[in-house]
Amino acid sequence: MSGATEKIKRGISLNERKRVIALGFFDGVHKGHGALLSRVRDRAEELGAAPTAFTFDAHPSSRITGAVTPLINSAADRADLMRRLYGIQDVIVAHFDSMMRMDWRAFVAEYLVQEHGAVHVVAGHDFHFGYKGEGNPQRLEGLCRELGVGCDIIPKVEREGITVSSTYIRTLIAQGEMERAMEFLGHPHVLTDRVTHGKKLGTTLGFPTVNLRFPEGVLVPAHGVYVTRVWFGDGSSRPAVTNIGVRPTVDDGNRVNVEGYILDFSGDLYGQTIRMEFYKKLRGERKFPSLEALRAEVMKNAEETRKYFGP
Ligand SMILES: Cc1cc2nc3c(=O)[nH]c(=O)nc-3n(C[C@H](O)[C@H](O)[C@H](O)COP(=O)(O)O)c2cc1C
Ligand SMILES: Nc1ncnc2c1ncn2[C@@H]1O[C@H](COP(=O)(O)OP(=O)(O)O)[C@@H](O)[C@H]1O
Repeated sequence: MSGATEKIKRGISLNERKRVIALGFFDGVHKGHGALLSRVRDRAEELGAAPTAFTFDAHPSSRITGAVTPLINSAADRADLMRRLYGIQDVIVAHFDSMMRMDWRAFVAEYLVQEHGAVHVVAGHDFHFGYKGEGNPQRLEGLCRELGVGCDIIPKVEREGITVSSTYIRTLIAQGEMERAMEFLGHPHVLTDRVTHGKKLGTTLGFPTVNLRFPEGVLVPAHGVYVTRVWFGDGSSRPAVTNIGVRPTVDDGNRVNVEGYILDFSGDLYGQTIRMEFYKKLRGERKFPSLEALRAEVMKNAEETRKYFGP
């Protein structure tokens, strides 16, 4: 077995289960990914296998071109979306640099089939893999046939004549166009994080806020105020109105804060992990002449948020 394969083996848990494996990076877990992941779930049910996704620890384009691509989601949010929305049980996270050095045939026959028990694989129409990207959908289908492994290649998904893609959705999120992003994602944009301590001004001002952070490498949406919903560990949720930005009224720094005022809620959330969903941008971030003016505007935004979700 190649050195690269050995290295990858150590990073993941191996077991004897039969698997149907989706191949891709899946940033955003958008509707195009959904077509592929739904097929995995259906095939897994037919074959009595575990629905699984294979992904990399680093984004392929950032490794190939050297340009850093800010991602839609953290790896943990990606895995969580795949599980919640499409029933993917296990996510295999492989080391991208090692994968780049592996022969495409070895990737399929040794890595996916022998090591991970693949009985069926599902890939997108443009999936390239292995050394120099020599593996492609046509070669994958041919080799799977030889090995007696099932293979589906999923055509691209379009909406309004636009290909659903992570690249397009990144531009929408960067511009704060959350409603349109939701149409292409098939779900609201999410951020999961642990609640940390802030400056404690919120409670004094009459609107306590949970403080979250976009992890390094994850795209920061356009600064401004958003209609959001916060999900707690027990599966319950509440509307919240959230600012993303540098808070020019109270702060001169350039650290980006994510602060949500949860409607009709009181309680201590410090240290808890919550998931925030972004629905709509209400306004840009502004420097207010006084804290009272800021407070009045936040209360107005809270009412707009309440209306958005209806009675
Ligand atoms: C819905 C909402 C909108 C906000 N809008 C602005 C804004 O436009 N400009 C600004 O400087 N700060 C804004 N803030 C940030 C507040 O200044 C900040 O939440 C408050 O000072 C509390 O800070 P703390 O959590 O560190 O105690 C907003 C906060 C919320 C919750
Ligand atoms: N309605 C609410 N929305 C957000 N956080 C709340 C709410 N009620 C209570 N909290 C708690 O209050 C904390 C925020 O208080 P705040 O005075 O803004 O302090 P901080 O500056 O540390 O965020 C939150 O982390 C949470 O534990």
